Amino acid sequence: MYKTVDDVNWENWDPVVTATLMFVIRDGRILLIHKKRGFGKGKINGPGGKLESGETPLECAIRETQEELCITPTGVEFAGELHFQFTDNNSIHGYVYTATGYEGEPTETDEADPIWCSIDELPFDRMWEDDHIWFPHMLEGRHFSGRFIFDNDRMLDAVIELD
Ligand SMILES: COc1nc(N)nc2c1ncn2[C@H]1C[C@H](O)[C@@H](COP(=O)(O)OP(=O)(O)OP(=O)(O)O)O1
Repeated sequence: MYKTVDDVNWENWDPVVTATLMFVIRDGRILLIHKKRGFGKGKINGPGGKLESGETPLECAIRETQEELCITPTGVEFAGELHFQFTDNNSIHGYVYTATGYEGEPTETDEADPIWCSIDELPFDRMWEDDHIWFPHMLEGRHFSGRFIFDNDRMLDAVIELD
C-alpha cells in the first residue's frame, strides 16, 4: 500500500499510462478546461490526454489540444514532469507544456469546455490536488519534476524538485 513518495521504487517505476497537459498562458490569463469525460471528469485542468502509439509527448499535447479545444498551440515549451502513483496500482507519467499563443478559436467539444482564468485567481478547489504545488513554478517559468501518491482523487504525499 502506497502512503508516501518514499514507498515507491522510482528507479524501476513503470507507469501504466503516459499522458500530457498543455497550458496556453497569455496576457495574465491561462486557458483551462472543464473536463467533460474520462479520467478527472468534472475537474478543471489543462487540455491533454494519453499518448498514442508512435507519438512523442509534445505531439500528443498538441493533438489533444486540437481535439479538445479546436486550437493549435504556438510558442510551445516543455514545463515539467509529473509522476503519479495511485494506491490502486494505476500510475501516470505526465508531461506538461506551456504555450504563448494559439491558432483557431477555443471551442467547446464533447471532451472539454474552455475556461479562461486569471493567473492570480486559479480555481484550485475544482482542480486536482497536486496542481497548487506545481502551478506556481510553471507560471514562474521554472522547470519542475513532481512525484505524488494519490488514493483516488485524494493526494497523500508529494515531493517537487526544481531545475
Ligand atoms: C492525479 O493528478 C492529476 N493532476 C493533473 N493536473 N492532471 C492529471 C492528473 N491525473 C491525470 N491527469 C491528466 C493527464 C491527462 O491530461 C488527463 C487524463 O487523460 P485522459 O484519460 O482523459 O486521456 P484521453 O486520451 O483524453 O482519454 P480518452 O480515452 O477519453 O480519449 O488527466
